[in-house]
Amino acid sequence: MASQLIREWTGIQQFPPVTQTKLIELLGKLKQENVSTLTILVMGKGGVGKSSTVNSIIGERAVAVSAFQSEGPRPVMVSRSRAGFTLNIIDTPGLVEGGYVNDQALEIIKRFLLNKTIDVLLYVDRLDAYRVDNLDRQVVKAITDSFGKEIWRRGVVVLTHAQLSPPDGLNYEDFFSKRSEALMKVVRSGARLRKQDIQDSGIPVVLVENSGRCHKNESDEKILPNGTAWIPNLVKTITDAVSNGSKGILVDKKLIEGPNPNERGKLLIPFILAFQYFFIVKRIQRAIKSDMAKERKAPWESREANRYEP
Ligand SMILES: Nc1nc2c(ncn2[C@@H]2O[C@H](COP(=O)(O)OP(=O)(O)OP(=O)(O)O)[C@@H](O)[C@H]2O)c(=O)[nH]1
Repeated sequence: MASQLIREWTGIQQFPPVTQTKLIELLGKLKQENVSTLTILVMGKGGVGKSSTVNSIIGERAVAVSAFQSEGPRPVMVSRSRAGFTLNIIDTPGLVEGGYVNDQALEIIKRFLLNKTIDVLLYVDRLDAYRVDNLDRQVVKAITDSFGKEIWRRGVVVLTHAQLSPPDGLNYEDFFSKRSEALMKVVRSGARLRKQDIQDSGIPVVLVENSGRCHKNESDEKILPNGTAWIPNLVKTITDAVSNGSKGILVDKKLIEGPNPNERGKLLIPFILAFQYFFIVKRIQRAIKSDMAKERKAPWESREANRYEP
């Protein structure tokens, strides 16, 4: 694999000063926790705004954005450094091809990630989509099968196209909570997450508006309809995920070539069955036999037996 070029993060200067200060503060906090590299993996279906979100975070057009689904199924890592801190963002091709999960794209992504540690997964979808279906579930399942369900402890759901007017006069907050609830249901079922698998607060869902027409506040920061400056909000959610006590996911050879990380336990099943047979079933059988041998026959049993004796 070609070595990655780490450039100075000059794009940060494109942000208004208020945003810059917030970002430097957030990354400074990570440095205090001895985190000096952050590797963010961006995944999702095609055309949902993955590349645009990468560019928005970096503050420059680092990866190509297209209104049509991109052809090249190759991931791209954008690396930027600033004051001893390195930010790596890995943009990946859409995971759906012709209505199915593109296993080949997933394989390429996994190999690209070899020996890298995923600190945070951004699972991107659009806010302005009105339903979730089995394909969404399959995409989540494919990610989980590739990296293990632990990846969702470092997961953030990102909803792009946040500057929308909800249909049918629906209130924006209601629309957002309905959409995120529906998506979270799919994530929980696709990733087979139990309550204890994720933090008490669940997987965070954040809104993003990549469009150049995004509204701004008086400090020139891009804001959501509720007034939140979304870039610092997204970066804060990412840094919180890093500090939540869970571990990043090291993509090693075992993870790539080994069995599905969620099904590793299944390898133990034959051993467990053998253990049960030799140490439990056999013992019980022996105990029953010796009980039967020791057992004195009741008098009526002997009489019955005698009666039928030839
Ligand atoms: N209005 C609006 N348009 C967006 C937003 N994010 C992305 N787009 C547009 O959506 C289209 C697809 O965006 P991309 O960033 O290329 O999406 P992608 O998920 O990387 O697409 P693939 O690389 O094909 O998987 C482009 O025309 C973007 O300009 C957003 O938040 N708001």
